[in-house]
Amino acid sequence: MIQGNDFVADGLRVSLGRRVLVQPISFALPRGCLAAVVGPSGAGKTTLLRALAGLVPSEGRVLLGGQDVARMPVRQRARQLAYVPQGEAVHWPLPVRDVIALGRYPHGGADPRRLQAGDYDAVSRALDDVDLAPLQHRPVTELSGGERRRVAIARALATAAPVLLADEPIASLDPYFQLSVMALLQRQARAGALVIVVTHDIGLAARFADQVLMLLDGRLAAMGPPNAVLAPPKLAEVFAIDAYRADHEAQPVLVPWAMRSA
Ligand SMILES: Nc1ncnc2c1ncn2[C@@H]1O[C@H](COP(=O)(O)OP(=O)(O)OP(=O)(O)O)[C@@H](O)[C@H]1O
Repeated sequence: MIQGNDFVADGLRVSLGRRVLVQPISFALPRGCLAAVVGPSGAGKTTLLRALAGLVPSEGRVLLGGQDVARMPVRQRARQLAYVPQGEAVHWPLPVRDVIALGRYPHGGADPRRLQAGDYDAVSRALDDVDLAPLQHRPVTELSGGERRRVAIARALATAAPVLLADEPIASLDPYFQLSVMALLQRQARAGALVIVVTHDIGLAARFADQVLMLLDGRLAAMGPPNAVLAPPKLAEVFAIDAYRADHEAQPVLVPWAMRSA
């Protein structure tokens, strides 16, 4: 049943010329949920996430709390939907803290050096959340790829939006920070946000996600709890792999194990 605070994709479709990148997709996700979008390369995950964020022209509707996101004023939309792009590069040597402060822009905090107390606190919290406080005055161009990834995540967190859309947020992170960021995103969800994460890591998706959306060739091949979606027949059909499945500390363990021959 669709609730008033749900995030709803209603017949969302993306095409470029005559090429359909995302077939009409419909789903509803509640706030308080961590959802993982998985699927092979080219399945349409980034395109779907960008369409949900209103960053690519699409047909159909995206509703948040019953409101059509496309009809929201831009600032309101930016306060409601925070977005972490894939492989984002910042080319200017801005201090880490100033880049994260850009997340407050939709709230009116235009100048990172003259933030209101609430904006300043949100930036400090986001810095702590991703363990970057010690690097806050370093130019972002002098950080490693994984550190920059955490800056991008912190910038989105600083917005404190009810919906957080993150495209491969853990892709360039070491194992410690992969776990740390997934746990952080799970905490954001438990605190009432809806978090939608695109990831190639089906193991961490199985462990942390409440819902999994599995894409194949631009369509929603499956959606549901990880145990149901990341099951052997679906993994074989969609990823052409066999996986090792077990439990550890009452949590699922899922490891891609062998390619299946065609
Ligand atoms: N600007 C574009 N012009 C033409 N085709 C595009 C464009 N952007 C994406 N595509 C195509 O759309 C399809 C979906 O791309 P998308 O980036 O959404 O896939 P993905 O599932 O996120 O892949 P990956 O896991 O490799 O990041 C791919 O076949 C891609 O080649």
